[in-house]
Amino acid sequence: MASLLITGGRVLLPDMSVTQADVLVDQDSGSIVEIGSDLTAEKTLQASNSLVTPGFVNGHSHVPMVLLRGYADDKPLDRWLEEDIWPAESKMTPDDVHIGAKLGLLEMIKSGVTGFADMFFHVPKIVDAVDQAGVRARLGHGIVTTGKGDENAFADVKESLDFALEYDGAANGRISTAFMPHSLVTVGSEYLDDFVPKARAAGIPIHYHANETLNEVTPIVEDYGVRPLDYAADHGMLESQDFVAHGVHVDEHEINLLAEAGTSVIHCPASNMKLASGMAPIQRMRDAGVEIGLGTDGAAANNDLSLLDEGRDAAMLGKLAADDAGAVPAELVVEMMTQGSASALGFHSGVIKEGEPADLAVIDLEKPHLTPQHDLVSHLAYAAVGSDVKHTICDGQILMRDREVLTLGEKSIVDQAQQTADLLLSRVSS
Ligand SMILES: N[C@@H](CCSC[C@H]1O[C@@H](n2cnc3c(=O)[nH]cnc32)[C@H](O)[C@@H]1O)C(=O)O
Ligand SMILES: [Zn+2]
Repeated sequence: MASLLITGGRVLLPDMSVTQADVLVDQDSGSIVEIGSDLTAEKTLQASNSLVTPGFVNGHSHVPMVLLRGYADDKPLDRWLEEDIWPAESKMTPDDVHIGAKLGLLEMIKSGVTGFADMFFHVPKIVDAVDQAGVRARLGHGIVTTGKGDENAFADVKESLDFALEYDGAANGRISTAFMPHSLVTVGSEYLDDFVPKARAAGIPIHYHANETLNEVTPIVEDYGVRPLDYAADHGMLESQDFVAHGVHVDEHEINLLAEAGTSVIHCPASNMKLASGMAPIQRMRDAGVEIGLGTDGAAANNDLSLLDEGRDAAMLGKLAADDAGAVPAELVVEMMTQGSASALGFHSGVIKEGEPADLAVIDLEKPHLTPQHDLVSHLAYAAVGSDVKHTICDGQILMRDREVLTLGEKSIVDQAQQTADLLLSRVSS
């Protein structure tokens, strides 16, 4: 057995307690073998003065959008997409998506993210980047049919199903897939009726934006006389393996629907604040038994891909939304960024436990802003930032050691990404 010992640190356990222990990893199977003391292994990774946590899981993103970071800010969702983002994305080539994905993966690995879900296009290029980077991912091709002729629309929907069927299990099983209609208002119901049963029959989960803004809720209520999540359920899109992004404007009835169906919600607080989409009722959904994960959404609406940052935003916004300082407490924040997102995406990671995948982040606690150390769960929720992550491990492999990413060349990717983004924007403006 090729073995790795993460030694000298404090370890965050599934019940949110912290204990001084070493973590023994089997690098062949990629799983945690033992949490304890007096353990030995072929290789060691130093974690003294550090906290070993489950790797963070970014439950909803459009990673190649890092190329548009800072390109269009300060607009609401519909105008932002239609006036700026979609025209720019229409000029993105497969090679642009490839370099954008690598840049986003670098950023995520450097902030302790070991798994993510992504909705984009030219997705085989994202598969390639994930394969090289070494993280875990649930990927899909995002479908938009509105504004397209039937032939193009049909091809877009088919591409999403074909991708999901072909790439599930890629990268030695680190990649899984989903069927991804963009939202309930940007994909025609006839396409859902045609393809959702096919995805279902193949056991493929479904992921889409739901109830993100009021502009997405009102047309469904007006046209069909039901709430959006009733409409989703009527089209077979509300099952336990499915996960929706946002869930901002959900009423009590929809919260109960989510809880009964076991469909998870990925909360994206930074995007919801930046696009002024609204405040998701996270504590109320949680109290009703809805599984909640955390996501960054695309970097152009955030503007970073760090889950530690997102966790703090979730706590702050959750309290404001509930008008209760006790809402969305630190433990819930940490649970959402680890177990919550992992379980929404169908990953077994998210907890440090014998037999579970060794997807881990090691956080350097020797920092002025992490001193004193009364409560490390509080620090994870409120004080730690992405650059505090010292080592990142996924599937038993070290992806970053002492802040050096081992699987991707940082300098050349950053240089290429800058050039690629400059060329992309020159094509957009010409
Ligand atoms: N195949 C589709 C592309 C859909 S990918 C998913 C899309 O979600 C978009 N997106 C990013 N952030 C958000 C958000 O917050 N809400 C809704 N859509 C978003 C993103 O720009 C990307 O175009 C087409 O032909 O247009
Ligand atoms: Zn999104």
